[in-house]
Amino acid sequence: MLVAMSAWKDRENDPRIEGIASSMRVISDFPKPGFKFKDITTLLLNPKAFKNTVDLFVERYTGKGISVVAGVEARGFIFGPPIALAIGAKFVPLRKPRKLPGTVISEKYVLEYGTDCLEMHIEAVEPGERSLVVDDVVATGGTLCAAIKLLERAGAEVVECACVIEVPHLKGREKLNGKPLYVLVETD
Ligand SMILES: O=P(O)(O)OC[C@H]1O[C@H](OP(=O)(O)OP(=O)(O)O)[C@H](O)[C@@H]1O
Ligand SMILES: Nc1ncnc2[nH]cnc12
Repeated sequence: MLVAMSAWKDRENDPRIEGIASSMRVISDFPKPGFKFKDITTLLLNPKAFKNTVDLFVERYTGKGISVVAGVEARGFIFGPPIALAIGAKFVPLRKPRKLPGTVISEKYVLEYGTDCLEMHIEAVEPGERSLVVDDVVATGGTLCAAIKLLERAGAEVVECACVIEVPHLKGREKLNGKPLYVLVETD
């Protein structure tokens, strides 16, 4: 069954948020029974809503001295690169294991439906660079926590994490050790 998603809060009181929220959907019992999967692919079918999503992040991060946008595989690869290009930052892919050919550092993590691991090319960032982590959804926060650890191990400063959707009842925000998290839409 498909259920329309709605924005619970409109932090910025921006009319674009409602269009973004209503262009996404929730799919019950995917990928396993009992889960409510937040599907951003329908947002990508709506060029206006997709552009508004990228624009909201670009407006927030332009002029903040951010030189690294790190995107989490796979869906952080959709939102991260257009944000990086627009703010004049490099894009660093944080990939699942054994996908990157160079020297990597790795972080294992636990998520809603299992365990996984993220890897980053160690030479992709310079110590002291200001970075932003981008993904589509924050659920338990395990993925973002691993991403932050990778960047900090490489000496970068993580300024903020940015996601399109937060699932507040899973309390992912609490896993980030106080690191700021900016989201456009909250939904259970
Ligand atoms: O906050 P968490 O509980 O860590 O969950 C959030 C992560 O889960 C999803 O990715 P997934 O691991 O399903 O990988 P995929 O994008 O490759 O399908 C989502 O895109 C986030 O990266
Ligand atoms: N409920 C959910 N929907 C989409 N992506 C997710 N990643 C972790 N939990 C998720």
